[in-house]
Amino acid sequence: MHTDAYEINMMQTYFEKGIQNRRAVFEMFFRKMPFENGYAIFAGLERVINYINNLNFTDDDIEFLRSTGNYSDEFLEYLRNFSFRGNIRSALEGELVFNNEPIMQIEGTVAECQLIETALLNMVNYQTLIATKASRIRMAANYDPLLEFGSRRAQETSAAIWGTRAAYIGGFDSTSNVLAGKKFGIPISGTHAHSLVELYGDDYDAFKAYAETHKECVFLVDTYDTIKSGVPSAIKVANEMGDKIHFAGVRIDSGDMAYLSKRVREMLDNAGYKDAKIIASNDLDEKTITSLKMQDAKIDIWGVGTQVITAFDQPALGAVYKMVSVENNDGKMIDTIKISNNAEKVSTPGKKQVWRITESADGKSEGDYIALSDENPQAQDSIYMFHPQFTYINKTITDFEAKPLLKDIFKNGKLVYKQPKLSEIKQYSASALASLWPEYKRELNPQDYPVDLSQKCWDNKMAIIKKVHKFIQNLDY
Ligand SMILES: Nc1ncnc2c1ncn2[C@@H]1O[C@H](COP(=O)(O)OP(=O)(O)OP(=O)(O)O)[C@@H](O)[C@H]1O
Ligand SMILES: O=P(O)(O)OC[C@H]1O[C@H](OP(=O)(O)OP(=O)(O)O)[C@H](O)[C@@H]1O
Ligand SMILES: O=C(O)c1cccnc1
Repeated sequence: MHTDAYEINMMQTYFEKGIQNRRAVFEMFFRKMPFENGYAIFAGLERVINYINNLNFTDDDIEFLRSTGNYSDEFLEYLRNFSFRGNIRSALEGELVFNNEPIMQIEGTVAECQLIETALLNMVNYQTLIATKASRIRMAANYDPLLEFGSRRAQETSAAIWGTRAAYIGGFDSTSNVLAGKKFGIPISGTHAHSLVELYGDDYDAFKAYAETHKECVFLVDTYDTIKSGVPSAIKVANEMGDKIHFAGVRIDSGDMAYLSKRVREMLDNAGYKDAKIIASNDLDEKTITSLKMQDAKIDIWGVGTQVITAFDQPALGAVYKMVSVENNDGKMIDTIKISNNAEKVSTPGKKQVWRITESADGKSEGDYIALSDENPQAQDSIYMFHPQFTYINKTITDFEAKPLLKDIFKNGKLVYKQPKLSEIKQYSASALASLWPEYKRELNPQDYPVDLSQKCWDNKMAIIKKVHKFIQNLDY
């Protein structure tokens, strides 16, 4: 039921016209890189798997649909017996993906492909966006620990839970969300809020109470005055408690964090707490972190909430789901296209595979090569790669490896893919990024990563565009 009504409306048309079981192939892709980043990190597959495994209509659902008055009894009976029996191929979570390439492919009856569009886009669009934002923040933070603090600012519960998982894949080290920790095994971490200090009315009393009730202590030092009251109180409590606590550090949540962190570092060092860390939080993102690093701020650990969990500077990834092939009246698969006056919006027909081409010598990425599914670049001695619009930009690669991006997830409705552990997904993502040239990874104005079509795929697209133009010219309305 987590679908748009128009999907069910179309299913009813297919059902009543007796074509609901025609085979179809749909592919998901996005047209623009999020945040103008040079790459995106794919996420959302786990939730898609859960969704497909549990996809059915309950008696309640059927009654609700009946109550709308829009659907026939026969069609509702068909829905009552519905389950997904198709194939899904997908990029794996943590994988690098780029604009204008299929990141998921659904093959099945036209009715089942249609039904799942909304949910799949919903899950992949959000989680891929957050994983990518997290990766940008990870780049800025370099190797410093990154704590995810976003739950209170997320767009409701699911976004907090699945967003933190995506942020973890993209490079965060822990979450403040306890449920996400329990559900996914993400390490949880937490300090304390200003309310603790406000309750006691005094930094020293609050820190002392916290220290008497916790072994691991990070004190939030900016409630009244970081330099005059917060840090001296933290040091006093640490001195008094000695080995009874581990004085892990302090958190600063307001003010000029370059200036404050330098002063606080001096104070901690002079008091003999060279290992105590400085944690910063307060609306941080990749830009403020980069700026603070340029100012030589003495910040060891970054707490980031709002900006990562809401993907603040870009609220949506525009992935779309397009039909690329469908069975005709004679049982033959026919490639389909969506043409638009806007050149960027013309889809690429045919069932395809994306091949990640790397140079054998150094394992670095050369680009992605989209080929029709009956092509096998692995069996070729060389690959001719050309820009799909500016075809004079081209290169021939001979010493290469070609790895398929879309992997089998469901076959005939059965899950055939075993999800790795979340920690392995995260690790995989980091190693995938290591094989990407730095030109594609810089925060500002990265190079466009090549996403090219095979000659056969390109010729197929051009032939179908011509055919559609001819069809339109011959219309006599
Ligand atoms: N030295 C700095 N260079 C760049 N950005 C900074 C620096 N210090 C703080 N910031 C960032 O500037 C923004 C505003 O900081 P400021 O402390 O004025 O926030 P605020 O929200 O007004 O404070 P409060 O949280 O007390 O209401 C925050 O995003 C913060 O992370
Ligand atoms: O700024 P973000 O990146 O979103 O990180 C989360 C914020 O949430 C908390 O502030 P909040 O004002 O909600 O509570 P607190 O200051 O009382 O802890 C925390 O102190 C951070 O500033
Ligand atoms: O643990 C923290 O310091 C924390 C958690 C959530 C939001 N802000 C801060």
